[in-house]
Amino acid sequence: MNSISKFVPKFDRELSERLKRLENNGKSFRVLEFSMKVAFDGICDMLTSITDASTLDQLEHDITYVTDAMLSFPLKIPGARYYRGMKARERLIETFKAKITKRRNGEEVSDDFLQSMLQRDSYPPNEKLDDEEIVDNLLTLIIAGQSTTAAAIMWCVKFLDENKQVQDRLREEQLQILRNKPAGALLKYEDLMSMSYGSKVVKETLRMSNVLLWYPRVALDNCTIEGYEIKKGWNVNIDATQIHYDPDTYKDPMRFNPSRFDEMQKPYSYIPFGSGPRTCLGINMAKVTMLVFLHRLTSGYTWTVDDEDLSLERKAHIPRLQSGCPITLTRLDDTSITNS
Ligand code: HEM
Repeated sequence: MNSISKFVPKFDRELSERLKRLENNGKSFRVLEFSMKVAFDGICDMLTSITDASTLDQLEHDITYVTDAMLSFPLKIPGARYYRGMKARERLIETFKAKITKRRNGEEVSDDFLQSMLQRDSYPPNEKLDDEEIVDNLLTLIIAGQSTTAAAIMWCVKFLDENKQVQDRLREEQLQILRNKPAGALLKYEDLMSMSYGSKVVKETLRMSNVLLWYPRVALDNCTIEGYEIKKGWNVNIDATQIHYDPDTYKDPMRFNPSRFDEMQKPYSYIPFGSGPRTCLGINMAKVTMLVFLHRLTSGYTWTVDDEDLSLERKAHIPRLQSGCPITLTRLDDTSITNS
């Protein structure tokens, strides 16, 4: 069984329990905060099998310091954001190195991404990864994966709230999947294959939310594109927003319409994960996380958005609602679940 297949039921169980706790609590909660936590814990589990709640909290705390520092002035003075980020990075490195040592000493074994990097110990010297490289890979994946996936989930909830017909159609698809499984069964990877409308909801969310607004490239040679001369060495920013909102490609581009993906897109007209050799490494993980989330949310609950303010966070590198999209959950009644 590959790691994504193992991830699906584990993530589903964890998510179901957390949603149930929020439902029982009955209070409004910020989807962004919630999705940051579930995305973080999910990625850490997949990469390192860390599931201990207090370790995860500490790691997430430190990752937040590191990501904050990435947008700050590089002042190495105690109290400065940059300095705090550097200190947090040192603690993260220490925690991950301790884990690597345990694995190398055989005190701990797990079938995860970290273990697959350690298996390279038996490779020729130039293909092995040293501790620094392993830790760097872990930090890169966690940082690249958490806030992107979490923001996408938040936008999905918001778009579905604004588009009740889409929400109803999605719920019906997800309830059908629930009805075809024994009561209380967890999702399997194969179940995601039946989420054809869900996948289009995910695609449309990523088109409209533009989690990464643009990404940079360097021209390797002189070239001319549509009459524009680009010189070797120039920095070129690929503007995903312009591409995703181009009315020639996407009719009525401001409308949240997952069904537009019934048709094939022109090459390079859909690039939420980039394209080419530097394409996002977490595409599958991101899509799977979003689909499982949508399944549990729509097949178990309806919700109200408790703050309609559309202001975006300032100083964030990813577009996110300042409100964090607070919602209150209401459990679907059993008849909606069992009726086919
Ligand atoms: C909805 C969620 C996500 C979105 C929208 C997203 C988007 C992107 C984009 C646009 C790039 C740049 C691609 C390019 O330059 O062509 C990228 C790179 C990357 N992403 Fe993601 N990503 C998401 C989730 C994840 C997850 C879950 C992981 C890992 C767990 C991840 C790991 C990476 C890594 C490592 C890179 C750098 C790849 C490289 O430079 O070779 N991403 N992502």
